[in-house]
Amino acid sequence: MIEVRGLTMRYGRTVAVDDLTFTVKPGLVTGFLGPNGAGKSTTMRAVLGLESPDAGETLVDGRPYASLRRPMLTMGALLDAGAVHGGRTARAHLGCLARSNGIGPRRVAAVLGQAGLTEVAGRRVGGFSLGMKQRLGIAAALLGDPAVLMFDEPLNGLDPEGIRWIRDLLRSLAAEGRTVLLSSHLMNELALTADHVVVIGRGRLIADTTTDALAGRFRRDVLVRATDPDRLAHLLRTHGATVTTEDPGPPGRAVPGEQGALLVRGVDAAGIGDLALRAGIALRELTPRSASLEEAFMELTEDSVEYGARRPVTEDGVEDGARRPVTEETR
Ligand SMILES: Nc1ncnc2c1ncn2[C@@H]1O[C@H](COP(=O)(O)OP(=O)(O)OP(=O)(O)O)[C@@H](O)[C@H]1O
Repeated sequence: MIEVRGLTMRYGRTVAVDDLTFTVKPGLVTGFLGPNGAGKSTTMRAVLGLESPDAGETLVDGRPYASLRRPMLTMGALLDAGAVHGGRTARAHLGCLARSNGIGPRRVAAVLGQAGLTEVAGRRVGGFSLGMKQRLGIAAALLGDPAVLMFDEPLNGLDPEGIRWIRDLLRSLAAEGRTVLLSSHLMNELALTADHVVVIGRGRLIADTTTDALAGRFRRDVLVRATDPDRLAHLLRTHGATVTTEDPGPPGRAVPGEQGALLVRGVDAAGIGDLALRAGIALRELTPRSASLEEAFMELTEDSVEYGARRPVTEDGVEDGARRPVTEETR
């Protein structure tokens, strides 16, 4: 488990992390999301004890990381895959890390295999591609067989095969009951991997909820095809719905006999079905439509993009129109 409690981190006048609280639970892959400059890396560095908080604390399995005697056995982390000694071979790099934490050479061979690096283990790291360096960084994180894993942007710059490999690995690590946190600034990258998401913007918590709930919260409308769309539209409007008609597309492409679909807001799919049944109107399609996760993320963070349009910050430091974070309780 990783706990971040009331964490505040400042660099001069910049508040990089602002009273941030969340818990990363075991058995799940948790995505840590936010636009560029949101404070993700700063939070992760604080968890690793690389920076001291101005306020609050971070705990790994109930203890500050810096107080762990053999930290790699409790938590493995990858912050910057490029930060390795290019002159060393992959095996020597991992061997060095292992010795410093009292881990034997057999484990080095095991993680090289797990990361698909056995064949290149004797090559110098300086000649590795970004994907190979990411694999090496992940192998290093796995060395101590830790129950907690944390990766900063592990999918960055990887090809589709590399992304699939990391996804499968993270999911299997979570399925073994480990705590897995990975950051990204791209929602779509996480949509297929993360069970849970913690979203931050300008150092503040915006959402802490399941990936499915986040998408559900941004459900847009219900698409309805019916035998008598005009009558159904009228009926729905009298029950408070907003109904528009889907653009049927260019005339030549229209399906013969097919009527334009209705896009309904304000009455859910079950309500539409009940109303249609009572009116004797047959439904051909009834599809609740969500925003894509990327759209949901953009909408959530639109006020907090560091280099985008900013809302004014009031004297007491509270953003005008600040939103309440989305949590499982506030859904
Ligand atoms: N060492 C530093 N000195 C000064 N400011 C910093 C430092 N590190 C981070 N910041 C600032 O703190 C804020 C948060 O940065 P951070 O790197 O944690 O964001 P991030 O969410 O990881 O962004 P990205 O997705 O771009 O990596 C930014 O405004 C950044 O400019």
